[in-house]
Amino acid sequence: MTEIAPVLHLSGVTKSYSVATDAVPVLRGVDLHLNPGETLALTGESGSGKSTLLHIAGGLETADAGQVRVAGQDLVPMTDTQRAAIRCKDVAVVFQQFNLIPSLNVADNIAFQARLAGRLDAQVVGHLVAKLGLSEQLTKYPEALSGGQQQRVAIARALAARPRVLLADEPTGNLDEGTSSEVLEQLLALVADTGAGLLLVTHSPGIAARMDRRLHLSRGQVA
Ligand SMILES: Nc1ncnc2c1ncn2[C@@H]1O[C@H](COP(=O)(O)OP(=O)(O)OP(=O)(O)O)[C@@H](O)[C@H]1O
Repeated sequence: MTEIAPVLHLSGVTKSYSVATDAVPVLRGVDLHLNPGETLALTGESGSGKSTLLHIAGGLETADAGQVRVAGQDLVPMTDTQRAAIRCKDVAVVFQQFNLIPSLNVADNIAFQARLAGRLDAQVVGHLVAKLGLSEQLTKYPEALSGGQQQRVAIARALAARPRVLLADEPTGNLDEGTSSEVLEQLLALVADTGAGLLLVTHSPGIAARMDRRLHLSRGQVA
């Protein structure tokens, strides 16, 4: 049997923040892997380091030690420029606060990362727009959208770039319960279509239960 290569593989990842003169450890040797097409929930108490771990996995922050392999490439020894290229091409992030670009309309927001990655494909975008029910919104600007619509645009933007790894930091945390479950189901269906691996940070046991696997971060380690 051939072994599946994980799209994301962290091993022995450590990270401390300097506070005044002290180094405060947040991650103390984190190991995790995520296979293509797999969905993984990351839970943990507030301040346990979930966002830090997600940012390290996405190359937005650097680990102090260990390996962070995205699609087989270790981000840790890379220069900022090399890491930025991986971030653009292989990883996409969906944040709780949507983070759309206010000066771009919906169509241009959706195309943004795919364009940067040199991978804009009208058919892929058309599929995402249809599945997320965004066809009436394409010429609107983010300020004219509801929270649920903004998060659907952020999901379309992330997946239009056809990333190997999708990282989501409480992606439905700013939405009401009904909208949250609709957006979550749309996200999961689209992730299944693309074969990307999804690492999703959540405080919600119900959302964690919808993922294939769950990891809990506590005292700097996952189990
Ligand atoms: N840039 C920074 N400088 C100093 N300390 C930081 C920095 N970023 C995070 N921390 C600290 O690291 C710890 C982990 O933060 P992180 O945001 O990763 O936790 P979290 O589990 O995502 O929390 P929450 O569930 O509340 O969002 C916290 O104690 C936080 O104060």
